[in-house]
Amino acid sequence: MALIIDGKKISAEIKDELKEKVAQLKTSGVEITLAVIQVGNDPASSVYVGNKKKACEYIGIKSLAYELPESTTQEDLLSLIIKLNQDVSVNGILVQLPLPKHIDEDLVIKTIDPSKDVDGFHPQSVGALSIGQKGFLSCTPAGIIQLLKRSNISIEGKECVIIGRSNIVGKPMALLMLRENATVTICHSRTKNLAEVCKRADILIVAIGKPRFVTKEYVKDGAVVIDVGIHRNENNKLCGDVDYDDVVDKVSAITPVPGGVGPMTIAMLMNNCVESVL
Ligand SMILES: Nc1nc(=O)c2c([nH]1)NC[C@@H]1CN(c3ccc(C(=O)N[C@@H](CCC(=O)O)C(=O)O)cc3)C=[N+]21
Repeated sequence: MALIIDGKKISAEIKDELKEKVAQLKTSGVEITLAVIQVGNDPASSVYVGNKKKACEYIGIKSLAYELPESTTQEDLLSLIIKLNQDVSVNGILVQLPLPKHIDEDLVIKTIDPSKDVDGFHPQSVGALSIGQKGFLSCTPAGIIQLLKRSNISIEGKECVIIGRSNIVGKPMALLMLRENATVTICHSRTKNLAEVCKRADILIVAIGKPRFVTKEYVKDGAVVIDVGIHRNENNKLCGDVDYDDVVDKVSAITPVPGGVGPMTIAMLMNNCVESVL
């Protein structure tokens, strides 16, 4: 029987730990404020941003919501970020991605003060991670490490295969697994014999962005499978990048969608907000 890794439960534990820390900080006069900027009203983004606000409320972090119209100019967005950078009462700044096409995402991310980069997307944060220095960690990969550790799944010496090389998941995930002493392989759209490579994995992390792409042909017996994907079908039902029903009997542990990686991303964002004042 496979272990179904309960991201909802583990994220709730982390949020409770953080809630306690935030209460302690409050008694010594420290308050935490997160600014969340959403441009446009993509429904999926609105759900995620809503979940972030709820988590802030639960933990005792003040959240400032900036809901800007789709037509917002790059200049106006950058001015807002600069204003929030200078505002000493703001500890963290999050710009929900993706942004409308007329806005340069890299420039927006680069403009956020690295000391307020609670998403861990700034080149300075990514650079620090790659050379083992202190900095904010990208939330989804950091959440996956927590899922594994809190499920007593050891990482050291394991064969870890990651499908996807994005700046916000695949690449930082590889760096974090390397830091935990795994042997790491990153696969992508030009990888040859993808299924064969994935079958080597003790820990398979899937962030490919295609619904139910990974089937049992990609999975070694007893592997741990982490599903980063999130897709909505016509009936608004959620599924991941992994064909869960197809692989579940073959794995030793697996994350469901929903209730796996998604809630952990938010818990780690909250963790970064707390770290921003420490
Ligand atoms: N600047 C920025 N930072 C992000 O961290 C960021 C982003 N942009 N853009 C989009 C992705 C995606 N992401 C998720 C957050 C929560 C859930 C989540 O709560 N998922 C729930 C279900 C939510 C639902 O009902 O749709 C679950 O999997 O159980 C999912 C995905 C954060 N991202």
